[in-house]
Amino acid sequence: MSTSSEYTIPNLINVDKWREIEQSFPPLKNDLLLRAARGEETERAPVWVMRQAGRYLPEFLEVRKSHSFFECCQTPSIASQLTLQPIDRYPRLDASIIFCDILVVPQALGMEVLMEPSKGPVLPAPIRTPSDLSRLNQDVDVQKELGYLFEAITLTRKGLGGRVPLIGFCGAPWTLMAYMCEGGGSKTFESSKSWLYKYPKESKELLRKVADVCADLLVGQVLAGAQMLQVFDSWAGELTPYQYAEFALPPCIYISHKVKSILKQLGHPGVAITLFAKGANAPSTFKLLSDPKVTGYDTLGLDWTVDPVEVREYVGRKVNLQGNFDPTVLYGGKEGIEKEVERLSERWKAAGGGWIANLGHGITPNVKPEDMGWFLECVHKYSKRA
Ligand SMILES: Cc1c2[nH]c(c1CCC(=O)O)Cc1[nH]c(c(CCC(=O)O)c1C)Cc1[nH]c(c(CCC(=O)O)c1C)Cc1[nH]c(c(CCC(=O)O)c1C)C2
Repeated sequence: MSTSSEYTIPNLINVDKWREIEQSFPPLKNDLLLRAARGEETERAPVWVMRQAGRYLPEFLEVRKSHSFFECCQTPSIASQLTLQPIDRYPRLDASIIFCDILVVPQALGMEVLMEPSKGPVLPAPIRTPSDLSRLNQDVDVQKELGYLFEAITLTRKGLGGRVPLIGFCGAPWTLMAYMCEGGGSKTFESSKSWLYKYPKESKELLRKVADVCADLLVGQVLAGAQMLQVFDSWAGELTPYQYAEFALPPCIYISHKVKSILKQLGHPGVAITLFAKGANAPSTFKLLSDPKVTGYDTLGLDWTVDPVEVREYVGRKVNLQGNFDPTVLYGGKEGIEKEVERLSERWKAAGGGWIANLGHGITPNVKPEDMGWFLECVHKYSKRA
């Protein structure tokens, strides 16, 4: 395992200033999330929802009418406004997540990324063979390329007024590599997966290169005020368990260790990190993810296809879990939502250990805002521990 001396501290304007920045923030009033992420069986589960700022909210769509997606990400006042929208609307949310996107990392590496209304992300010049790697920026200065995100975080901490903690995030290297090689979303992952078979060595080099930018980006987010972190490996489930262990997990472990080690070097107390490896549900994979000391991940996000009691058996008690309501439960109507929240909360309580309630994937655009509110209310009610 790497030691702190191997990591270069990124060039960030807040490296020496983080204590001052931190002291300027109002005190945190709701620390349920942070306690659950430390392994506490909290009085009820903290709840937040992936993509809680987004297309199901009319106030989000209103802002999007006059600003492009990346303009929203890159303008700190807008990113902060969008992050606060769900917090203002739903007092029952226990966390906020900064408004941005995982694809800002390929942008920082020099790739063009467009967000097309009906298609999602499009990267017009994907990396098809190792010779294309020379097109990527060699030394990425995250402060220069992504400083807007750090600014948005500091602004948002002030806007939150201590109501709930703020989560920072990045995409995992494999998921980012998939977008970079495919040029957008994919059903078959033809290009990115063929890299793993044809060019295993170059794939690992690319994954490490992406991981370095991700780690620097996460350090910058923490120094700017993020109180917890999440790494999104949305396409982990496309890999065989072997490929997950060989290609996807090592750069994720590199990220968490690099982040924790740099923060320690800077005298920062550190933050908990969650890994959401969607679909990486083989029992052997859960075993690999079971010890935070080894992986650097304190919490694992689960998708909705697994049962928390079973996962707890595979991972043991050292790691906290987050999840894992089926996102389509939000189309289930009031009664359907309540029944499912009651049922799954019982499974979670039976599983034991730290539980952060969430959906097993992002909230979808057609959800009615009032159904999201009802879902949160039900989690508050049924996740209470006796
Ligand atoms: C609101 C939003 C986001 N990204 C996209 C949108 C909708 C686009 C729009 O308004 O036009 C496009 C946007 N961005 C992406 C996609 C493709 C994947 C998809 O369709 O969900 C789209 C349409 C890529 C992306 N982006 C993200 C992931 C990982 C999580 C996941 O698996 O959904 C991925 C894969 C992360 C992400 N993306 C976003 C956040 C911050 C806000 C929050 O969570 O409340 C986060 C954490 C924000």
